[in-house]
Amino acid sequence: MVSKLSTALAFDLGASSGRAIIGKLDSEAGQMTIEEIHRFPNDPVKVGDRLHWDILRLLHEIKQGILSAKHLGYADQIESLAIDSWAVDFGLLAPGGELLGNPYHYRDHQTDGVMDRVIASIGQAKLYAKTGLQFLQFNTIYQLCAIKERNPQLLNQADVLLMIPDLLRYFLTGEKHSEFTNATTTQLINATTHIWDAELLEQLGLPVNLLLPPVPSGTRVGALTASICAELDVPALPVIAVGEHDTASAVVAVPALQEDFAFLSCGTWSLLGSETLQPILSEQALAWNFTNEGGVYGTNRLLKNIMGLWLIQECKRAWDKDGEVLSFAELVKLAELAPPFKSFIDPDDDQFLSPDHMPKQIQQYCRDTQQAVPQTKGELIRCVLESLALKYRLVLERTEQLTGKTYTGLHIVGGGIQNELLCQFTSNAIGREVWAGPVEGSALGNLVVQWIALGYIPNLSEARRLIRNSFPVKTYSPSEERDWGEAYEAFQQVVSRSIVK
Ligand SMILES: Nc1ncnc2c1ncn2[C@@H]1O[C@H](COP(=O)(O)OP(=O)(O)OP(=O)(O)O)[C@@H](O)[C@H]1O
Ligand SMILES: C[C@H](O)[C@H](O)[C@@H](O)C(=O)CO
Repeated sequence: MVSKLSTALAFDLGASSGRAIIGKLDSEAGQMTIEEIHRFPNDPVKVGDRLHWDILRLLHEIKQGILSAKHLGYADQIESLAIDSWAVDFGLLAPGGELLGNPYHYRDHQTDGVMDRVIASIGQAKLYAKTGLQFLQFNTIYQLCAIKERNPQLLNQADVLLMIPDLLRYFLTGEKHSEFTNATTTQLINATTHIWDAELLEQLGLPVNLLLPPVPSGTRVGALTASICAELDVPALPVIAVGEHDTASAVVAVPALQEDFAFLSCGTWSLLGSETLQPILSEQALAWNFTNEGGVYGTNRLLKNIMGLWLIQECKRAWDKDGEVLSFAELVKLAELAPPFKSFIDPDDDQFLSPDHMPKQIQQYCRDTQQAVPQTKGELIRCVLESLALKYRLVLERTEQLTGKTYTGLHIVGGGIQNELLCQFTSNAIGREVWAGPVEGSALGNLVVQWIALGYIPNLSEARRLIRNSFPVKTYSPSEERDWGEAYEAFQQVVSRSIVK
């Protein structure tokens, strides 16, 4: 590595919260540090029946992050900034460049039933062979088809589609670019050619001209506009398109020293899989509904979206509404005290995607599958955590079957590692070590790709080594306390009684 110091700014927008993080690199020492300078909630807004992201609030918070960096004295040190966010959602711009409406939230019900109609018209095997994407009802492809059915004039008025980080970056720089990793989550990028699948778009009657050719992660894509610089009184900071899908950035930050590893990016979603050199488009991958998302620097992410800590977030939201506000840590404590293995859910059952009241939905699931119905908060959270850990085992074993590799343990990154009970349950369920850390996976991945683009770090494996040297990783080993093998069998039986995913 070249001997140099560098400072960069990362904006990482998760589905539940966003943060601005300053990263400082000492490439001679092979060390980096981070400082969180701004954090904000990312609350969706319901308008009538529709659920939207508050995109202008997110832009406002990004500006607050830049201001905060300035107030802390970083404005003249920052060499670049970059944004990553959740996937699949987008904004549409009019020919003059103005945003047409508020971007829809992927949990909006406009896509209910649309995926089945698209599959019926194109064919599931053909769609998978082309795109390699997991069938999820909220993928961009189904959102666009839903808009075409419901509100075609919106599409007719649109000139350009920008995914959420592309859109926010456009607001900052005035430049329109589509970043590759996030583009792949649309289910409209061809997994082999890596460009928009024009045939698929035509067959669906979707306008090909809305989509910009994807640029690779690590491309420099402009600088803050004169108007933003004047508004915030900051220099024209350069902006880089990193792995703008937060999962792409999270996987960059997996501190694995060996080439083959299994990862779990654990936040609102749980994304479990492995990095591969090529997409895996086999019949089995389709049958198990695995996804192949584009990664940075030619990598492929073979993984499965698992419903994740959304289940806990939504239990908490329901209880908060009733005025019984408990922190995540307090809820985990209650789960720890609850009896084990009473009932299981398939976290990925459709009924958990967007229910009105998560605790009641979990109870209903247990009732419908003839299991004991969890009553207390502790019992409900325990049921979710055990079920997630068991689902991780199922998906890890399937990942191994698809890649033909064996993984000695599982790397976990993201906010979910603060849930130590879940990390321990996961180690118990998979019967292997869990290596937990770093917690700010996506922001770190974002920062190191900026430094690769700026020439400070030579490549992805050096970036991972740097992260490994700079942040703690906690090891969990399987405990012998309970029989997780028996629990896994019971879990699989329950899952097979509901809609198997
Ligand atoms: N102190 C804590 N104890 C237990 N769990 C915690 C704690 N703090 C956070 N969590 C868990 O971490 C989750 C948030 O993780 P994170 O901040 O990575 O999510 P996100 O970035 O919004 O999501 P995503 O990147 O998947 O869109 C919360 O839903 C919560 O379950
Ligand atoms: C819809 C989800 O945001 C997406 O599939 C997931 O990969 C993600 O972005 C998790 O943060």
